[in-house]
Amino acid sequence: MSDLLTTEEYKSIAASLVLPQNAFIDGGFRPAISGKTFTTTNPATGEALTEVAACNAADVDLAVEKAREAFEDGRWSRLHPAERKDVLIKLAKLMERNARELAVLESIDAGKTIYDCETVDVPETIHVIKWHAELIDKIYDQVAPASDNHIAMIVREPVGVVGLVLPWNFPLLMLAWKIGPALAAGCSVVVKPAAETSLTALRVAELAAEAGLPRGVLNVVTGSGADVGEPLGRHPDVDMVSFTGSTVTGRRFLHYSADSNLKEVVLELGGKNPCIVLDDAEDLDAVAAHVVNGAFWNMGQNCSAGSRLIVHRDIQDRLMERVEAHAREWIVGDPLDPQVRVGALVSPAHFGKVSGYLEAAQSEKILLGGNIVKEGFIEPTIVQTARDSRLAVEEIFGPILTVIQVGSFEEAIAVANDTEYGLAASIFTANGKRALRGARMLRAGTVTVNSFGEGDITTPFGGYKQSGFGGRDNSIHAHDQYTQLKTIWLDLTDNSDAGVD
Ligand SMILES: NC(=O)C1=CN([C@@H]2O[C@H](COP(=O)(O)OP(=O)(O)OC[C@H]3O[C@@H](n4cnc5c(N)ncnc54)[C@H](O)[C@@H]3O)[C@@H](O)[C@H]2O)C=CC1
Ligand code: BAL
Repeated sequence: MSDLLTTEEYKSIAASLVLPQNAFIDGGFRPAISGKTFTTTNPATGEALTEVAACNAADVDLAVEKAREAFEDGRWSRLHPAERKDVLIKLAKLMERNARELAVLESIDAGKTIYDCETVDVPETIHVIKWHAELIDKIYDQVAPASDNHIAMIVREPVGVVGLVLPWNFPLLMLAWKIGPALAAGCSVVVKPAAETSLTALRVAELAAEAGLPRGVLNVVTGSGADVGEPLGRHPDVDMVSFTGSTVTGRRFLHYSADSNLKEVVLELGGKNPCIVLDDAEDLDAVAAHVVNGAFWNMGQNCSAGSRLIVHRDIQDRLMERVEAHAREWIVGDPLDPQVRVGALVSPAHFGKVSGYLEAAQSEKILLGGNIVKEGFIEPTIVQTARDSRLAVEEIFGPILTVIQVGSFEEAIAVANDTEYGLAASIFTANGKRALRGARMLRAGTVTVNSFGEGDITTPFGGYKQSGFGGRDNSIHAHDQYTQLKTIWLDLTDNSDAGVD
């Protein structure tokens, strides 16, 4: 990605974009069968961006039918993996060529800062597609131990037609986390973007067709959760659903599966992730930078946000001084201003939800912020609370960090694990044994030591407890979601009456 532009230059790109409107089914754009549309708006300005196809079960049926045709005739599923790789690499290159356009589209559709879109979301999305493409012709099947008279092969096959239901907080990146391994494995997919943020998925589908992805393999059906997500979850001809979003909606997909065809379900859900700072933590300035990034990156709209700071009382004052100083540097404002680190919350509804928590914070000890900047924008806020306050227990998904004071390592771990979630956790300490012991004791899918992060494409991402179910995104393990194991036994004996082992 080249250097960042000025706000005016980004605005001029935004004004020149041709915005996608229709669903993408069987290799081309088409309106919803009902002809209905919904308005998608720029969360930063409240202005309408465009009308988008308001699809329903009829469109889902069509997309699934076309995905099934593509899967069964093998136009993608039975290609040599190296051929699938070539197409996906071409898609990544087309995305690189259109990276700036994608970054601006993502920013105006989601309220995300252009700084993040240019430096993280778009480059990381491209990297993820490339990584899975490069991987797919390097995965070997297995041969099991067997007698000389037998060969027992364990082969991976694509799972079939897959529904991918996406959230609005990282529209491009979550698309890549799911289509990267699914398409590489040979599946056909029906993507359901969040209604708030449909535009970049549609643009990527168009680029995929340009890259040579056969028609029917990647379909994008736009619309609401009730009209599109539920029919997809209940569809009898969908083999598997991979979902990222709230725990409440994730739970519904298990019901949909149980009520329909027992499709496999993989869920990446919410988090209330602890960030523990022990009394021996070193370089408090660096710790503070991690804490602030963990809490306020993407306006806190991140399932792995470090939203609960659990700090030892002996270090709290020294740490908080630095945390507050770093947080003050996070400028709130126009997402298309490259200096801005805190953009708009994704929608008026979500702004309303987070504002409710801000109101609740007024009766707690506010250490920083606590104010609405203007409709859609909330300043980074830090609140000291009891461990069982609503602010410390519920997933806020906004720029509000709760601070809980503890007096020992053991108490810190107990508070950290005292949640229904288990997605991510961080621990800061100079004591290597305590770091490792803590990492093992924390019930979370990802633990970072002396840093905040969620790993990268090489490591699995997913949750313990009510943060996840059924599999992991990222890394080679993501392919487990989109493939199934088949056992093939070959009997090599001359006399055909010999049985298998
Ligand atoms: N884990 C994560 O990454 C995310 C967590 N959230 C959490 O969820 C809260 C609510 O946000 P929402 O946008 O309502 O999340 P959500 O979980 O309802 O939405 C995620 C996806 O599910 C779809 N969906 C919604 N209702 C559905 C239904 N009944 N059946 C099938 N699909 C359905 C949505 O259209 C969207 O594509 C947020 O405040 C946040 O706490 C939201 C987005 C991402
Ligand atoms: N942090 C990436 C996954 C998510 O927030 O949905």
